[in-house]
Amino acid sequence: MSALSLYALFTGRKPPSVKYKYYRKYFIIYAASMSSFAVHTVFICFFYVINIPILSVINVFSVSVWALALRENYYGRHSNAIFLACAEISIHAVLATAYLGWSSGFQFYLWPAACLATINPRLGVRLSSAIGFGCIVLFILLKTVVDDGLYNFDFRKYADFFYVFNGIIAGISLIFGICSIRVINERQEEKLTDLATKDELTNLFNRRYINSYLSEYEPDADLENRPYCIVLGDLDYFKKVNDTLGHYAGDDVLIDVSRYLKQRFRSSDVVCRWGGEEFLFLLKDTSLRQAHDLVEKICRDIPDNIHVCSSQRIRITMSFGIAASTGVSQHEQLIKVADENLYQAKKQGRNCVVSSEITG
Ligand SMILES: Nc1nc2c(ncn2[C@@H]2O[C@H](COP(=O)(O)OP(=O)(O)OP(=O)(O)O)[C@@H](O)[C@H]2O)c(=O)[nH]1
Repeated sequence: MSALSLYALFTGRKPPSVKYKYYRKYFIIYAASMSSFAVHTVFICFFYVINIPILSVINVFSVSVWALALRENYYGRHSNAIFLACAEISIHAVLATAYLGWSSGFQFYLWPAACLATINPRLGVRLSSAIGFGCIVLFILLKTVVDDGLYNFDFRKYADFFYVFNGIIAGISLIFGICSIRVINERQEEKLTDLATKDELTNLFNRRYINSYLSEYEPDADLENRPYCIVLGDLDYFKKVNDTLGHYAGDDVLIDVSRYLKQRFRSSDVVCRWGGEEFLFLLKDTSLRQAHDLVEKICRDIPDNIHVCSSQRIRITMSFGIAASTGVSQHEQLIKVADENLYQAKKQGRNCVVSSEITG
């Protein structure tokens, strides 16, 4: 292990062997292992000083296991590290309680150990829950079999402190562990939702999202008699941008246009990439007149706000088609009308807005 790796191992900096997406997991295991490593090192000295050398030896074992867990975590083998942590916590809890008695409070660590065993993805659900239950059985056995402990003469005066200290630390570890799992799960869920509902290039909502959104929004809006408009916008002669400047420059234009369009609508409106160089907007609580005026202004402003980095003069413009609901229309029908209006706008020479209302 190089000096740099050792530095990373003892400072918690992300080692090259750990992927960015696992850094949070790495750091949580790192922090837990490092603090346990430190606590058990103190225990080695403490039990040596109060003349219980057997417990010093047990803590040497604990320190070694935590060092191993740190190493496994460092090399990205997080499940191995969790497995080692779980084994150390339960073995230490059993030995220390058996030796010092229930009043030492070391048995409380069996609860976080049970949780760790249950969440370890390396173990199957059956095995991990069996280990979890095993920890609970051990907890009960320790109370019934070795309540007083095999040796607690010199330790008795520290027992109260250790009972409270171990109870608090075991409780904190449990809550910290569960919170960490919750945060990791929530992040993963957010990521999955993003993957399913957002367009990768522009980060706007995708077609799947807007379709399901509209099927929920439409009946409510119709029921409450709230007007709304659907707008389809399409970049003009976009093929020329790709052909002249290349596909990557075309992508950059799509990103710039998306960003610009998003900031021009209200946060309550829904902006989505309908496909290719086409965008769909849902303008809530908006009449056809209001939508037309707003979109016409955006249409006028686009060429001055979207710039293509090139020596060749390429002007970016868009055409728009708008359809307004009147309370009885289906959104598929509205989209169809907006599309027909967009087609008309293209036919009229592009860089313009065409709108129409649907009735009954
Ligand atoms: N760079 C890039 N280009 C895309 C993407 N999606 C679609 N396109 C391009 O958009 C262009 C669309 O071309 P056309 O359908 O002929 O439309 P147009 O050139 O904009 O002409 P009009 O719509 O009639 O004004 C094609 O060249 C596609 O390759 C994308 O994600 N990135």
